[in-house]
Amino acid sequence: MRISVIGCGYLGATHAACLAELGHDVLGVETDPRQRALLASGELPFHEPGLDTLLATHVASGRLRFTDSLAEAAAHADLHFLCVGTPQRRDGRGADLAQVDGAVEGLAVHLDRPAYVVGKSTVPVGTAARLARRVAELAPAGADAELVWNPEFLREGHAVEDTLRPDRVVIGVDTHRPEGEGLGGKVLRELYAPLEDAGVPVLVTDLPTAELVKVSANAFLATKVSFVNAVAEVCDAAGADVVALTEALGHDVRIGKRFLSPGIGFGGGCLPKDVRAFGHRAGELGVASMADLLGVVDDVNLRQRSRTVAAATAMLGGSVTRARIGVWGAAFKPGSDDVRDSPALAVASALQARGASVAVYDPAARETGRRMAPDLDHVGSALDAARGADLLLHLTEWPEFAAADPVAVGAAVRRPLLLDGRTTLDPAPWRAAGWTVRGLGRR
Ligand SMILES: NC(=O)c1ccc[n+]([C@@H]2O[C@H](COP(=O)([O-])OP(=O)(O)OC[C@H]3O[C@@H](n4cnc5c(N)ncnc54)[C@H](O)[C@@H]3O)[C@@H](O)[C@H]2O)c1
Ligand SMILES: O=c1ccn([C@@H]2O[C@H](COP(=O)(O)OP(=O)(O)O[C@H]3O[C@H](CO)[C@@H](O)[C@H](O)[C@H]3O)[C@@H](O)[C@H]2O)c(=O)[nH]1
Repeated sequence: MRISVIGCGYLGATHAACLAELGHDVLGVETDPRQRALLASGELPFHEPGLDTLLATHVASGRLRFTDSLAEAAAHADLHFLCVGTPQRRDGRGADLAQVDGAVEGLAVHLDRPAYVVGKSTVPVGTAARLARRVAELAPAGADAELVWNPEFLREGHAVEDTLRPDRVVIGVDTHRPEGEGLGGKVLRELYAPLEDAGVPVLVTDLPTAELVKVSANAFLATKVSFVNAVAEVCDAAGADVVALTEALGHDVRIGKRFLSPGIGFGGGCLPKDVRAFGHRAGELGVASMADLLGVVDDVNLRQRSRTVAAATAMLGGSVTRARIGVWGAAFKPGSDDVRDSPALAVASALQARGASVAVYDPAARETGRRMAPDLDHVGSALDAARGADLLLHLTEWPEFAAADPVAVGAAVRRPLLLDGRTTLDPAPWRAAGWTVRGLGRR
């Protein structure tokens, strides 16, 4: 099929390259000139395992091209995926839909034959129905320009495998169309037929249900993380060990082991903003239960950052002023160079603001980290971060850190104090090498 993908950031670049991999002729639309130029030359502007090769291969084959023109997109294809950003509003109240509105309106005026606009961005419930009306109003093709919603569940660091082998595909269709459900659902089912044939469940819902599946999934994941972090705080108060506890908890198949890792909390370009936007929207709809629940989830999450700063301060005897602190990790999670709302950088910056001198090392996020937090010293290796440190913080659980030699690192630091903000390092070899090791909720 001829397809356009509008907005080629983390989600759109992945979706465009994976559609090209599935054999489609894809035109990516991206307004950021630097991002577009890199993509058009086959170079990935961010770190995502496996995506660099897919992009380079399909740009070279000509199956994947990029433009800044929505008119060109409308001429190229009848199927348009909307992958623009929905960041948190500056006033913190809900999602900023300016990119979505801009892209939909900019595209719709060029739709002069039957076409399908497929929303993938994460939006507050009710947005899709509003956009469906707007598309039909603005498009020269009128009601033949149809909007469907197909939320995306990929994780950064696993974006390619999550796109090519998702847990499920959700297709929200406009059940209020005069002639019934329209053709959009059918066209998408056809597109996803290879996945469905491979056993991926494809679920067709109405528009608001599709929007809500997405934000409910993220809200549930965030709640799980905040729950375990609240348990970790109880462990601290009661002298229990949260790592041993979660190991035992996770054996219950109803709970499961995944998304049960305690530590400095969730960050990134999705969970924090989506939890806030969903809570805000629930409040607008008068559903206090969800608004209140997600408010607590957010508060518990942010509390992990201040608890980490407090734990670091306590390990240094009550003050971090003039202490040298080495930080391992800047990305919001391993496998990514994304530092949007990164708990690691938030903790590092808070310690520096309290008078410490902080050196940060991240295997992939050195440049993005430097841009986001230019006041920190972004160094080139794990040992460089540790050199001369009074305290070492492990804040993003890259495999490189788990493989580090505690003896060699011990020889680099000034004092062998380790705070494991992800509770994933095995403390035994560190303690054997003379380190004092602490972790939130961990003995
Ligand atoms: N990042 C993820 O892992 C992920 C996963 C699932 C869902 N989502 C959702 O997908 C959406 C995009 O997320 P992202 O992380 O890729 O954001 P992003 O900010 O990295 O990418 C958005 C891109 O859209 C471009 N853009 C904005 N307006 C445009 C327009 N009119 N025409 C063309 N390009 C335009 C921007 O320049 C930017 O490059 C969000 O709603 C997000 O919540 C993201
Ligand atoms: O047990 C855990 C699991 C995760 N995290 C943290 O939670 C955050 C989010 O992790 P993850 O969900 O793996 O990353 P994302 O790439 O942001 O993916 C989430 O957000 C995407 C955008 O909406 C969705 O598509 C995905 O399904 C959803 O998992 C990161 O800071 C992790 O360190 C924990 O603290 N403990």
